[in-house]
Amino acid sequence: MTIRIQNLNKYFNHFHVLQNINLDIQKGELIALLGPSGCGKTSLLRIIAGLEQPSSGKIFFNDQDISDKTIRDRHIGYVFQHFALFKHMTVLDNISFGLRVKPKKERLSPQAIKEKATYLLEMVQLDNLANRYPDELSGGQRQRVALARALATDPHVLLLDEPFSALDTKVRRELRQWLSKLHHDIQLTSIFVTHDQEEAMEIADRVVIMNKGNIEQIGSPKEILDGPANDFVYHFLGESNHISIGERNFTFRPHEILVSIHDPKQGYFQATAIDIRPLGAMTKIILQPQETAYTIEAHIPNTTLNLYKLVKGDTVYFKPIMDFEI
Ligand SMILES: Nc1ncnc2c1ncn2[C@@H]1O[C@H](COP(=O)(O)OP(=O)(O)OP(=O)(O)O)[C@@H](O)[C@H]1O
Repeated sequence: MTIRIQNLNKYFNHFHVLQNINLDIQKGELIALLGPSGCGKTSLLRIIAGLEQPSSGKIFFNDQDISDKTIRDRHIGYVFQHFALFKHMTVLDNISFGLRVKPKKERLSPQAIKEKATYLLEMVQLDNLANRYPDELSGGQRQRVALARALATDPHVLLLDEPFSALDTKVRRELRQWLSKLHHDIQLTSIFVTHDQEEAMEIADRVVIMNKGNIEQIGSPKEILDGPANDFVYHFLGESNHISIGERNFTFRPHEILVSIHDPKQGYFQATAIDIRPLGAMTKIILQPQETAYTIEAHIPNTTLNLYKLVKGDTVYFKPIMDFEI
């Protein structure tokens, strides 16, 4: 299913929440809508689902204008942050629910429903938990059941609104990898809302960066990271240092820096290491350059520097290796 969003606007009273949104999504693509809180991601997703009406503009599924269709006629699978499973039903019954409540003429036989639900359970790797109740599952397992339930009715489009944001970091990371693989296998056109750039970059084929109801940039994770379209995108995508030394202005990410404890070479500036913190495979060093009032943050791979020798107050020499001019 391809999706086209054309000149879409949404007002809540006088508040212009979505401002002339245009977006083309290819068949089988996984798109992440990424942006700060309140930028309109969920509103856009709800309009695509048919849960909310746009103030103007059109939505096409496979070139067919579905703007006036109900959520039911759009064949959407929807997973929310807190997806409510039915507490009194087993995992298997939760997954098969959408199949069991179909109108009689569309409904599969009880045996076929059970087989399909079992197949979906295997797909989300929970076949050993078929007879558990939602209260007996971890948060991550519950979201996988929610996804299987959303897929049960063969949706044409899968919409996921921050599905992993209530889970802890480790589980989120596992589920991201799992979702990526699942998406690769089933190739269902999917839209994933998140405010977490790492999540978006890790799972999406293309990322749509939103800000205050506008699309700032659309591109693959690499295109966006290598070529942020503007100041907003650059700063949204992560921490950055800004310093002026003499006539020169530098803007660079914490990892875009070389740090040396030895004598300066050409292009290096002198600084004092005022804080040193381990960050796993990297070490974070806060530097106070000699020539500026502002500190800078450097993330240095542990393998590239004789860091064990470095202590607070030491003199070091640094050189930005990428400077980004806006
Ligand atoms: N039903 C509503 N009535 C009035 N204003 C609304 C309504 N729904 C959303 N808004 C406003 O529209 C803006 C966009 O909200 P939306 O939920 O789409 O943002 P978001 O990017 O998904 O944010 P978050 O990441 O915090 O969920 C916000 O300022 C919000 O307060």
